[in-house]
Amino acid sequence: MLVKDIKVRLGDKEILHGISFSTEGGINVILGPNGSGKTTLLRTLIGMIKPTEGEIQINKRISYVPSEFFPAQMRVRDVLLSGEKRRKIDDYIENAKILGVEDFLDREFYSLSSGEKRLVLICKALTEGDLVIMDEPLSNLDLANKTRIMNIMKEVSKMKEFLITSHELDVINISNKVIIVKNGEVVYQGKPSDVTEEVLSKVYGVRIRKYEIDGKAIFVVN
Ligand SMILES: Nc1ncnc2c1ncn2[C@@H]1O[C@H](COP(=O)(O)OP(=O)(O)OP(=O)(O)O)[C@@H](O)[C@H]1O
Repeated sequence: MLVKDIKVRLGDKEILHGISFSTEGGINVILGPNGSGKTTLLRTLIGMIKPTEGEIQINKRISYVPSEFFPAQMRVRDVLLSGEKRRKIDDYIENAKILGVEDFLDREFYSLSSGEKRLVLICKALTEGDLVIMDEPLSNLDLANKTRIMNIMKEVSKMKEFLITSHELDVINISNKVIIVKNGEVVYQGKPSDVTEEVLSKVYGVRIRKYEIDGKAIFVVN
C-alpha cells in the first residue's frame, strides 16, 4: 500500500494534515497517542472517509476489523458471512479453529465477551483479505489471547500483509515496519529496531525506557 499526502477534514477541523507512508510485506504497526488520527486514517484507507487531498494505492484485497462492532441481533456465523455472498461457513472453519471460536458459530454475537467478539472479527478478516487492516486488535484481550493473536499474525504474515493500530508497544517486537502518527502527521516510519526510547518518549510525552529480555524489547514508563 502506498499513501501519498492524505488530508482529511471532519466537521470544520482538519484531522490528517498530509499523511504519506508505504507498507511492506508482513506486519505494519501504526502507533500514536489517543486522538492522534489512527482510526481516522484507517477509515480513510478503507474508503469510509473521503480525503480532501491525496492518493491511496492498494493492489490487494483488503479486509477490515474495526475497534468496536455492534451488529443488530445476529448469530456468529451470520456475522462471519455478512457482506460475503459467495462464501460458505466452511471457508471460515480453519481460522475459527486456530482462533478458538469454532464453538461459537450458533451463539448470538452480542452474547460473546468483548475478547471473544474480537477473535470472531479477526477470523472474518483473516479469511477474507490479503491485506488485513485492524484497528486495535489487541485491546480487550487477556495476556494469553494477546500473545496468541500476535503469534498467529506473525505466522500468517508470511502469506498476508497486516496494517494494525495499537497502544501496546510490545507489538513492535513482531512488526516489520512501524509508523508513528501524532497530531495528524507521520512523525516516524521505519524499522522496529530503530524505534528508540527517545522517539517514543517524545511522541507520548512521558519518559519511556526500553529493556531487552530474551531478545524482545520491553517498554516501561518511568
Ligand atoms: N466526526 C468527527 N468530527 C470531528 N472531529 C472528529 C471526528 N471524528 C474524530 N474526530 C477527532 O479527530 C481526532 C483523531 O481521532 P481518531 O479517532 O482518529 O484518533 P485515534 O488516534 O484513533 O485515537 P485513539 O487512540 O484514542 O483511539 C480526535 O481529536 C477526534 O476527536
